[in-house]
Amino acid sequence: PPPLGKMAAAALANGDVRAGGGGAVPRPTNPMVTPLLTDLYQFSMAYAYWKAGKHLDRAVFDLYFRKSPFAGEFTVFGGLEECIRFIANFKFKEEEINFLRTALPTCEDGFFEYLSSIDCSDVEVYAIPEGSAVFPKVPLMIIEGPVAVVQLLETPFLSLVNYASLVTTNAARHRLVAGKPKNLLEFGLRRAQGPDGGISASRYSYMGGFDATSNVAAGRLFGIPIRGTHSHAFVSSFLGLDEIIDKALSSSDGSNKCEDFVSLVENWLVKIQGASSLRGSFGETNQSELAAFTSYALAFPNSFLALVDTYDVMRSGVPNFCAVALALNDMGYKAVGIRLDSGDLAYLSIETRKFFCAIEKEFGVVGFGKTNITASNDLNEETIDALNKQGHEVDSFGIGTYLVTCYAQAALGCVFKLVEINKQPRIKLSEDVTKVSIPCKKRCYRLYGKEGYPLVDIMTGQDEPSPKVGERILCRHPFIESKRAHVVPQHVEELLKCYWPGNSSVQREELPSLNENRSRCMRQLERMRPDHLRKLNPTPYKQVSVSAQLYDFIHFLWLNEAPVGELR
Ligand SMILES: Nc1ncnc2c1ncn2[C@@H]1O[C@H](COP(=O)(O)OP(=O)(O)OP(=O)(O)O)[C@@H](O)[C@H]1O
Ligand SMILES: O=P(O)(O)OC[C@H]1O[C@H](OP(=O)(O)OP(=O)(O)O)[C@H](O)[C@@H]1O
Ligand SMILES: O=C(O)c1cccnc1
Ligand SMILES: [Mg+2]
Repeated sequence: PPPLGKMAAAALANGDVRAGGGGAVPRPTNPMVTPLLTDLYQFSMAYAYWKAGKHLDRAVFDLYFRKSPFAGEFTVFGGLEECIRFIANFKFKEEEINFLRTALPTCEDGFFEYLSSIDCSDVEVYAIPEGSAVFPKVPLMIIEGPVAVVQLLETPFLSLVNYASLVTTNAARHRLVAGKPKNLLEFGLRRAQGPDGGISASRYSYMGGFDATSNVAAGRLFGIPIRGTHSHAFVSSFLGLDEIIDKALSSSDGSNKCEDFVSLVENWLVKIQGASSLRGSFGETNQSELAAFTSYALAFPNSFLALVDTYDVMRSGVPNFCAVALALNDMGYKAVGIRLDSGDLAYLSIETRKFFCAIEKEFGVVGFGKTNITASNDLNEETIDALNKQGHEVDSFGIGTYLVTCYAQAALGCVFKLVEINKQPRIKLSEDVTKVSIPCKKRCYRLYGKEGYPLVDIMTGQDEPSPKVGERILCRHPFIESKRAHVVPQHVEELLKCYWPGNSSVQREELPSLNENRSRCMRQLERMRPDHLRKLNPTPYKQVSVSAQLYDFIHFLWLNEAPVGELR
């Protein structure tokens, strides 16, 4: 058998696996992902295939989408690992078969015996690596196997790929607009479409380029860094400084102890109030907020970060934060920063930065001016873009609702279409030419140009020779006769790899780790021509091409299948 992936080996050590057809792969992350997680019509078709004696016919399906989301010109592919986990563990339980008997009462017993016997050991799955930049009409996955079995996979595969790819793409778009140096935190669990939406959002946002999540379960499941601040409730729960009982704080190196850290904070607040460069910018600050910050610093002296907008950012939150941060500094600790969660984030971040720089200068605390400013509150691509245009001083963005709900586009329309059965290519015709499926089991390549950018993706028949570096190849639009170009690739990348070989002798590709997928996503987007990635009116990546041979075949089949009209 092929070598186990790192992930599979780790899961084996946890005892969390079943043997699949060609190695061991962990179960799907979500236990709701079972063979019943499909549409009824898949079972209805499976029965009708079985009844017709066609269930073992060897079918090939393509999984692809027709248009990139968010009015963009790129998509990032996510969800592959979960598809492989699903088929590796695909087996009906007795209770599931019993339920199906009640759901399909007219089906013969033999069908349920057949269902009890199936797994995916004779299914083959070829896919583009997870985290890759992908484009319309190119199969993200090619699934080959007995038609009845592969039919049952349609809905779960689409369910595992559609949202995963959509939210990965959304995250990647937020990364592109925020810029590489910014820290992006996913805060969406409370607003996501239920627990599975939340977990998936955290996982795929990380893959798309976020740095961390507030979702603790996702941190445990996937090893994503977990980060967070505190909420307004913590600030408003304090009434005053006399609530703080244990006021002592040891210095960071343990060499001395301050018995009354509260007084140290109060002294600093007086000094800040008297500072010449800050004079007049604020008067009395809110003392219950000061109590909350002081308490939080006593709990987390090494990682103090305060939410400063509960009462008044510039007149209370920021000065109070600075008093606590300077007291911590006396004790050898470096405060992390503040979070802004309302108001004009551009203006407030700039004013806060000025305040921090004034403190650095006034009190000679080196580096204080660079204290972190985190912003949150209904952020999305547009607001971050607006902040960039206005100028701002935000270092980290906490993003929830718009990211995880994919507010700007509800779904990615991935589809699953039959392209070949028993080696016979099949086509699905449509009045709308963009919906005509591209027949045949295909191979797909990305051709790169002189400047290192990808130029075009091309599909060929399975048995055609692959495009070669330095050799001219004709790339044809699949449907428009006049659209064609010669390409001399400087680099050729075969897009689909075998992730589940079934009974074939092809070597199985290892499933990379989440971090590897994340790096792939970043690398691939860095390699794209920037005008394909820009937000406003991006240049479309060239529509996927087909080889001359595949072009001829598509049109032969099209004419063959389309009835000739008759005018009377
Ligand atoms: N400088 C800015 N430019 C553009 N959009 C901004 C800017 N600052 C903040 N925003 C966005 O404007 C919206 C402001 O939200 P909203 O009108 O609810 O006000 P708020 O500041 O949250 O007030 P509240 O105190 O009621 O919470 C948010 O989506 C926020 O991300
Ligand atoms: O704004 P999002 O992008 O969804 O990011 C997550 C939000 O969740 C928290 O708000 P909370 O649940 O306390 O509610 P509120 O800010 O709406 O009052 C946090 O303060 C953010 O504002
Ligand atoms: O840690 C935070 O600041 C946080 C977490 C979730 C949602 N909003 C904020
Ligand atoms: Mg909010």
